[in-house]
Amino acid sequence: MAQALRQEDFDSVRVRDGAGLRFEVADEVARLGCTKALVLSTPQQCDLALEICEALGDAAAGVYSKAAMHTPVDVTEDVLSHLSLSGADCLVAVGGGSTVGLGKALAYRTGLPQITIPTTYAGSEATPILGQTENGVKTTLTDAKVLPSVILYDPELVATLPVGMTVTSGLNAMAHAAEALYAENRTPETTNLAIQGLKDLAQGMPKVVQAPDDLDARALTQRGAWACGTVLGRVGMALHHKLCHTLGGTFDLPHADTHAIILPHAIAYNARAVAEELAPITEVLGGENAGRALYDFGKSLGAPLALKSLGITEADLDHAADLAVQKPYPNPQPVTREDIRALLQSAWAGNVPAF
Ligand SMILES: NC(=O)c1ccc[n+]([C@@H]2O[C@H](COP(=O)([O-])OP(=O)(O)OC[C@H]3O[C@@H](n4cnc5c(N)ncnc54)[C@H](O)[C@@H]3O)[C@@H](O)[C@H]2O)c1
Ligand SMILES: O=C(O)CCC(=O)CC(=O)O
Repeated sequence: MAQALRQEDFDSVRVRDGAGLRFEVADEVARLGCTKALVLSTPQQCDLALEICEALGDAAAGVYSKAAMHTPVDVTEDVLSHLSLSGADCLVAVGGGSTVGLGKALAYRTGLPQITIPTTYAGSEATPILGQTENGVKTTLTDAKVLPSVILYDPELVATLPVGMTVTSGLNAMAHAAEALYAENRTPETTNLAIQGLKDLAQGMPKVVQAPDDLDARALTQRGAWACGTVLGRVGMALHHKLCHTLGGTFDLPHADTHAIILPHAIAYNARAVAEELAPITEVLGGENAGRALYDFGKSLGAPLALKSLGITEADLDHAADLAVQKPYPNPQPVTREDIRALLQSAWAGNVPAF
């Protein structure tokens, strides 16, 4: 049974930022009243996980480095079988949304507290949302139990993000803010936070693409990602996130690239119904309309523009459109299979948004 969210659940998360903060992880474990942390990472970030283990010293319970995109349930079950043997009484997730997702999946099942050290802009650390994939289908749940106890934003860790992922991950974050602007349950606070996140990323991303080691600009983009992640956790998402989940879960497409490609198209689709709500996007990025502004911003940073570049075939688009309209959800513009198929065609080809 999902635990209902209260304001104090969000307020209880300890959020810190600063260069080199990862080296204070042992103090954070002690502050939680814990003694042994299992460190989680992807295989690609195992060296970083070992560095965190070293920083933990006696408080390290080992490394599990098989986190994977879209949080496959079999990976979670594999860690669970190691967890009690490890003696861990808390978790440290160091990495992008995949690793943070694994930490959340374990916290959901065990109640162990988590410290997250994000290395991308996905924003999962700031949300009570857990997406998991089983038998090719991605489902999400929302539960206070999956919120981390501590988030450490260390800009040195995003400075290692390759430029391509910097761009797609930043656009993933902006997607949360864009959909928050028209969320049914938005409040003035969530709208302000979404606009702040958009501004920070619009200002910071061109800088970090030019100079990936600029730690001030990296810190700005991390602040933006936190704001965007926070609004993702507080209001409902619509067409854009639903489409990305379908494409990611069923066709195993890379999460951030999929967001980067779909975003201008989904926003243009909805702009027909909520142009006024989306006005902050053109105020921040310039341009005539929100969809085109996002398309041009992504293009200027070298973002991927075409779904076909991710390996999905034109024939897959029919199945994707079928899945995308299977379960109704609130969206400003009515969702029809015909329109969604047209949206996907345009995104597949890499065209400017059709709507
Ligand atoms: N539940 C939520 O609120 C939420 C929000 C956003 C994303 N997500 C989930 O997060 C996952 C995607 O996360 P992601 O886009 O951050 O990708 P990711 O975590 O899969 O990272 C992609 C790759 O980049 C590597 N990487 C990450 N940071 C790096 C760095 N600084 N330097 C070098 N390499 C680095 C990773 O090890 C991995 O190999 C998806 O499963 C998505 O569903 C969940
Ligand atoms: O996949 C999840 O864990 C949920 C992801 C989410 O809602 C945000 C996103 O798609 O970036």
